[in-house]
Amino acid sequence: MKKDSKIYIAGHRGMVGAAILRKLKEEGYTNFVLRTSTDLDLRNQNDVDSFFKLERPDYVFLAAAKVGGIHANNTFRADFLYDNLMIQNNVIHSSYTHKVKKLLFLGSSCIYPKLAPQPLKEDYLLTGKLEYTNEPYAIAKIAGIKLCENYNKQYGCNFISVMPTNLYGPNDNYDLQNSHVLPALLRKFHEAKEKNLPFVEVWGTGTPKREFLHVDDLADACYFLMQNYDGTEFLNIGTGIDLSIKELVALIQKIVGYTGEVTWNTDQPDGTPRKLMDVQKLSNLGWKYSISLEEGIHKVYTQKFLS
Ligand SMILES: NC(=O)C1=CN([C@@H]2O[C@H](COP(=O)(O)OP(=O)(O)OC[C@H]3O[C@@H](n4cnc5c(N)ncnc54)[C@H](OP(=O)(O)O)[C@@H]3O)[C@@H](O)[C@H]2O)C=CC1
Ligand SMILES: C[C@H]1O[C@H](OP(=O)(O)OP(=O)(O)OC[C@H]2O[C@@H](n3cnc4c(=O)[nH]c(N)nc43)[C@H](O)[C@@H]2O)[C@@H](O)[C@@H](O)C1=O
Repeated sequence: MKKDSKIYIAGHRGMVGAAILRKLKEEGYTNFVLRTSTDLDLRNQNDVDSFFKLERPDYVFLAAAKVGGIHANNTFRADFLYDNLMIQNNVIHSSYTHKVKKLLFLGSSCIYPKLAPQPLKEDYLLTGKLEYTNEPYAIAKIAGIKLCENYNKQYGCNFISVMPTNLYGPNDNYDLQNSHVLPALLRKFHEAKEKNLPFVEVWGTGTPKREFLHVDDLADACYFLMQNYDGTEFLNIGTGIDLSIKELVALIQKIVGYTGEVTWNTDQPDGTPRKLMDVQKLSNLGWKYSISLEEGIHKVYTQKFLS
């Protein structure tokens, strides 16, 4: 990407899109095309094509999607499948039609089979049954990978796909029903401390393990790959380190300084037992994360709740 290249960040107000925008501005890029979902509903094929015809971006970061935690995925199953298929199909097809030089598509670690060997290698895709709670979202993401892969094969496009692990950071979603676990726990423990509540309710059994990457590291990886990777294979992005939800609870409780009790609501699903990313391929290309989980949670907690 040249400094004057025209760059479209789909979903620039979201946690990932905003981090990518911050990173590109830090690197000196200035020529951005940005639209909110009110300006441009990416589910609408004609509107998307008219937008690409008008703006003709050189590069696209596809960070727009319907996103949520385990409860949201398991509740709005049709919306997670329909919205994400429509957004992906429209942006990827119009990027081909209007000759975008390169597109980066954001998938997710949920694409892998529920009980795949750990750590998850890219080759494990489509080798087993998916986790029920986020199957619609996972199928949409897998379709996005395959769309990029086959537009590259048939039409000679340069569309790369990346599979990030669970993310956290500025601009995250803190809604207690629809968010992911890390922001939900930060809010629950902070509010319990402020209100001196006797206990905090956490979902599931606490036994599942999760990996977490700060979104600024993800943005750095996306920039690195947009600049240096023209391969045909999709790539995992993560830290290669995971911990149990129980351990995450203890870490967040310590950082927040909450001394009350924790109760476990096992009516809520655990989801995938583990989804640790094998990040060897990305590491071989020369990229590694830099923000540790404890440091990252401290930063996010201070920014969100203490400033
Ligand atoms: N958060 C995580 O833990 C992970 C996220 N990812 C992936 O990263 C990407 C971004 O996720 P994240 O930043 O967390 O999500 P957010 O929910 O923070 O942001 C999603 C963005 O998508 C936009 N959007 C949603 N629907 C539409 C639509 N119909 N038309 C136009 N824009 C739309 C929203 O725009 P607006 O604000 O204008 O309404 C919003 O800015 C997604 O592809 C997600 O699958 C992958 C792994 C983990
Ligand atoms: C990024 C990833 O994110 C989702 O998958 P997930 O990682 O399972 O989602 P999650 O972060 O919501 O939960 C992780 C674990 O945490 C436990 N948990 C405890 N207490 C709370 C709690 O208060 N909120 C939430 N959300 N979870 C809680 C919860 O029971 C589960 O065991 C999908 O979108 C998937 O498609 C995807 O891509």
